[in-house]
Amino acid sequence: MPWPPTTLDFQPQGCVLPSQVALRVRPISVAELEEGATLIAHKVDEQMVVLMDPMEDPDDILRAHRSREKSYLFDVAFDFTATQEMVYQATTKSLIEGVISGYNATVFAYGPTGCGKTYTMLGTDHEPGIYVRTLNDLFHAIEETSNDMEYEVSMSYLEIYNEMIRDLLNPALGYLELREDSKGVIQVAGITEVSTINAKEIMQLLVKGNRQRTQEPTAANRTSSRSHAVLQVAVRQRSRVKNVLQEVRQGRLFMVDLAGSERASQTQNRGQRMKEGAHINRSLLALGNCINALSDRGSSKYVNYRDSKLTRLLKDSLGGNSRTVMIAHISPASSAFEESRNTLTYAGRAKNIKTRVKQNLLSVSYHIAQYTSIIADLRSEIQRLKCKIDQQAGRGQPRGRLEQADLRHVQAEVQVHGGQGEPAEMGQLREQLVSAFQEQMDVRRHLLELENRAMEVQIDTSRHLLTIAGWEHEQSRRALKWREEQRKESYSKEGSEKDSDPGEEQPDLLEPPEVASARESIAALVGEQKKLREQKLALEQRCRELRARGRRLEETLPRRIGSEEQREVLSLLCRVHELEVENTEMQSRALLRDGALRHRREAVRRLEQHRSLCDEIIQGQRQIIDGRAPPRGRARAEGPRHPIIHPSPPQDSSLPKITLAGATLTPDSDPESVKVPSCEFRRWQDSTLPPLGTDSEAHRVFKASPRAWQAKSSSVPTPPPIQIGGLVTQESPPQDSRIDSSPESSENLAEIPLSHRGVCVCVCVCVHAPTHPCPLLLRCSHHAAQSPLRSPPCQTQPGTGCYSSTRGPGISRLLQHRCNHTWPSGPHRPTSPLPQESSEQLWVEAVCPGYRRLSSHDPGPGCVTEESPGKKREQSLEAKRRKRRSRSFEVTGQGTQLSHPKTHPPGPHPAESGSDHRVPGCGHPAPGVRHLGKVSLPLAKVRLPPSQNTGPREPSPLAVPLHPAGGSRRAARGPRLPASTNTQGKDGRLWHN
Ligand SMILES: Nc1ncnc2c1ncn2[C@@H]1O[C@H](COP(=O)(O)OP(=O)(O)OP(=O)(O)O)[C@@H](O)[C@H]1O
Repeated sequence: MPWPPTTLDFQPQGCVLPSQVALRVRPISVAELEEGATLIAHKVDEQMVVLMDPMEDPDDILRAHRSREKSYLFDVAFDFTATQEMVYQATTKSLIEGVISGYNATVFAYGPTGCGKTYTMLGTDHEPGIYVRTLNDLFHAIEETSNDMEYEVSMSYLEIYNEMIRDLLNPALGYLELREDSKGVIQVAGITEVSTINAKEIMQLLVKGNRQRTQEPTAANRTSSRSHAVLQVAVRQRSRVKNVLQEVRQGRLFMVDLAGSERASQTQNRGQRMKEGAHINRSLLALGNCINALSDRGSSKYVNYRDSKLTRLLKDSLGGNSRTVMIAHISPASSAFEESRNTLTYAGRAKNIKTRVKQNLLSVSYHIAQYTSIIADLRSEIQRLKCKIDQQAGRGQPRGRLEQADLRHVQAEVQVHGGQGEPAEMGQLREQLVSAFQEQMDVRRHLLELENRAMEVQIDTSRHLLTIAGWEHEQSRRALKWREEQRKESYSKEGSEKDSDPGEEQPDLLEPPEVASARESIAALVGEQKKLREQKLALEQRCRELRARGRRLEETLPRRIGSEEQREVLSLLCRVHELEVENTEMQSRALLRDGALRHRREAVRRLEQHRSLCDEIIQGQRQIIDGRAPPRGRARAEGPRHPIIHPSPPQDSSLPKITLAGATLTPDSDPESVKVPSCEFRRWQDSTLPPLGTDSEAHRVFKASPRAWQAKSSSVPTPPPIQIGGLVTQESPPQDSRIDSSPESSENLAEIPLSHRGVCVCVCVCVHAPTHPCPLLLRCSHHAAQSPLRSPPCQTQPGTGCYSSTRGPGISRLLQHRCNHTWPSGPHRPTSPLPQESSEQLWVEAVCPGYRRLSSHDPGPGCVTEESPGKKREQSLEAKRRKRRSRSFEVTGQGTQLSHPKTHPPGPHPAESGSDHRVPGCGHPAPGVRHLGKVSLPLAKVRLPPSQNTGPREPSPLAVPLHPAGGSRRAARGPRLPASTNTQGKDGRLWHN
């Protein structure tokens, strides 16, 4: 390894360097020449010196081949021609950079008395020595880098005289002691340390201190130094850019002017001088021993530094953490041959000394609470730089150069900032964290867009469904109108045609282009929704993976980052990103809520449309009632035991309220059965629109129309699933229909297409004529095969009203009481509660209490198998008409044929003959079934056509659907209901109310 190394790479373990040993041979003095001394020391080249033995006798033949001339090799050798500058440049100058960077260094002058040690180290005013030159260059170097770094320089100057330490800058302090701190560094306790960076001041201090140094003239040197002088310069360096972690580099430079070894015989010292010489020689002997021990390669000799204060003070310089330069001095005179030889021998050994040099780094970490002070320091630094720039600008420097310099400075600051604040591990971890979070944010943003798009798709789908529903509504309305016209026509021709002609078929209506377009759009939207759903699933999975990755990275923080502050910074970074993610999620939820609200507003708008339609229907039905039904006073006069349809709707609703006329029940009422329906009625009364039910309720009875489905779906916060194609059905409000109590009416009601989904709430009011048979036979299309329903016999009093809804058995029982039904005794009497009953049965029971599931083996006691003979002909004609009409109507329900409730002609009721008051024949039609979602519409009382009236009695108020369902789109195109499907019409059964 070349010496001196110009640069020292940072190595935590330090690097092993050999000591540098230089030899300076001073000029021969006048005194030596006067003594007749000859030159025996010669510099051969830059490194080699030859020392000749002045005692060699050329006439001694025996010793002719034993020359005492000896050559010595050093790192660098100087002779009398060498200047102070040359010595300094070759030995000490290279140490300055290391000291500033935090390395220790020692330069000491060694040699016999009067050989020029003090001259080399201190020099003269005209030829300053190493002290001044080193300090000059040191301060110059500090100034050069002061823009980036800030320094603290302190200096102390002491002497070891007679094994005592004395402060040369403040001799009044007396003798000082050596101390070793906790890090093993030798310190002089209480020594004066002067902080200055002014070289001139330093020089003055040194001169002043040197005057305090013990110097006495001896025979060998008129200005002999009787002590070892030690100049210590400490340099602390730190970056001007403050950071959480601040590194401080501290280097120490020892410059030692040793006292010269001397021989008492030569110096002729006596007394104090001899005593001084003894101390000097003892300390130098200790130094020599240390050098011997340190230079003995491969041995593990104990190095005794404690023999003298000099070796203790130079402990690090000799064998520790210091770059060491020894400048050996000799006299060229033959008179000093022995001293020169010994010096060269020791100096040669010193070359073998190796020291392990390492940088002195002090890490100063700042707590986050100190950030404000750091920021203040940075601001002051910025201010300082600005002032400097202004000063330079004032000197007339070109602006471009200033900007370039400033830019470089800023870049340097950034590099320093980045290098000090973020070690490689932290930077890598931070990049990984930021990358994971960034990707997570991107995925979440994409998810948000997907959800928004899905919402738009659902809203568009609902809009198209509304278009289709509107068309089907119109279609149904026209179908009803057409049927009404057909019926009127058939009445007018009834007498003449008798056996009738085949029924005409309703002409098909052409679907408008906007409806076809809506269907196509819905199909496309369904496809898009499916695609969006798949993309969303993939993104959610990716998001989960990224979140797990972020968590794993966060968990590795304690292992990978040692500094608590850095961990804290990274944790804060994680927290910031988590908050960003939460913010994104909140935005996503807000958008979804907005979408749901928009969708709900759309549903409300549909409901409003629906309600206005209901109002129209109600008005139409009222017109019918006013024209055909018995006077309202009659119904009211029936007493408090029947539900009453208010003739005029309440102010807050266009729907007429149905109330229970009186709270008292008949003595045979089942209180338990009354309990629930009372609540139901109350709830119904309290709301402008009946409350929406659940899906289970919806499927309990019938599957509803699309409007009912829409009404229901609007009650849930999330948009409804897309329903397409034939799934959308539409009821038709019979605005202009005239449904009466004739069997045709009942057929019309039965022919109301029932969609397969949704909620069906039915309200029917059956106002029976006294002792008028009221067979209410209804079959649900969806359950026709397994649940034909019939009404068990019950006794109906005049004016009895039947009110039905989908509210379960309780309400049916209430209605049972309202109808004042008398249950037959025996096995057919229903038990309460009825947990095993199906929803259909419950519904029918609600429609007409006493209904129960029809069994072929159990026709029920109320079943009338024989019709009144007097009405047979009329019944036959009516059956034909029904058959004809049934072919013209269509059913809904995805191809499922609807079993129509069959009504029977009002023949002579057994009750009329008084044989069985519990078997009242009922000629009025079955209750209408309306699919209005949760909107329950009352059925108006309508007047029976004359042909259906039973004699002179009052026309029976019938249960008439105010909102008969129209055919669905599929129903409009679907199979027609054959007349043979009216199986119940063929069996001729009559169920007694
Ligand atoms: N290289 C040199 N060139 C010119 N003069 C020199 C040189 N070296 C020494 N001298 C002169 O030699 C004399 C003795 O030198 P100096 O005092 O430095 O010796 P020293 O080794 O310090 O002695 P001591 O050990 O007794 O203090 C001084 O007068 C000094 O000026």
